[in-house]
Amino acid sequence: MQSPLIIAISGASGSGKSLFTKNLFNGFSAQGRPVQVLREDHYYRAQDHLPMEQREQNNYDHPNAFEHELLKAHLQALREGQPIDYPHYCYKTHTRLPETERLNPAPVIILEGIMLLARTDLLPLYDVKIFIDTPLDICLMRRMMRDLKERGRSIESVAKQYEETVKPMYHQFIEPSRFTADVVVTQGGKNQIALDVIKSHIQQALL
Ligand SMILES: Nc1ncnc2c1ncn2[C@@H]1O[C@H](COP(=O)(O)OP(=O)(O)O)[C@@H](O)[C@H]1O
Ligand SMILES: Nc1ccn([C@@H]2O[C@H](COP(=O)(O)O)[C@@H](O)[C@H]2O)c(=O)n1
Repeated sequence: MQSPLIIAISGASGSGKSLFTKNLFNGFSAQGRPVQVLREDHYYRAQDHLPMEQREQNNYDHPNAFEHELLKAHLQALREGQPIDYPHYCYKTHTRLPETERLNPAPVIILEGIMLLARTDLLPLYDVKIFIDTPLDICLMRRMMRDLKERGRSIESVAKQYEETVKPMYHQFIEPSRFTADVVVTQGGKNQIALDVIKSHIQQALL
């Protein structure tokens, strides 16, 4: 099997990475092309050994919060045509779920996550690097709505976490990583022209 094309999509929390990934994925699935999506969030470290109060205080916006060694090993395995046991993560309990999911290699792998372009040792593994560049006030508004609805948070906890870690870590790690991107996408997950350009690049690369 030919080595898969690996596309990394990064940007701030709430910038539209997941929606952009979903729209890119749907475009390929509609054509019957097998695409595998991996989310960096699934590689947050397991914290079963810590009490809940401690988990709630942790900094989830620092690169060390992720088990990037495992992500790297998984990317290498997929490149070599081997399946992986993909971890699953729960934002409500701040730890991994007990079960993993067997994922098979595919010709296109889309990776999405906040620190993907900030870890310089991962950069050589990507064929295409994309940064979703959305103003931080819009990211915060979207994150607030999503975290209240889907991640079991309160307005106070989202605001506190944003001020203490999300925003400062964005400026320290994520914002500078924008300059490693091949493509910078404005207007979030619904930028149809950016989606079309990237899709056509991938189609060319797969010929
Ligand atoms: N261009 C856009 N216009 C309107 N809503 C958007 C746009 N991009 C993303 N969203 C919405 O904003 C929220 C956060 O987007 P998401 O893709 O989950 O962000 P991320 O994965 O970067 O944290 C989601 O509810 C998503 O549907
Ligand atoms: N237990 C956790 C783990 C992560 N987070 C936050 O998730 C954000 C990254 O995910 P996105 O889908 O928003 O890109 C990150 O900013 C962490 O703060 C969390 O709150 N709790």
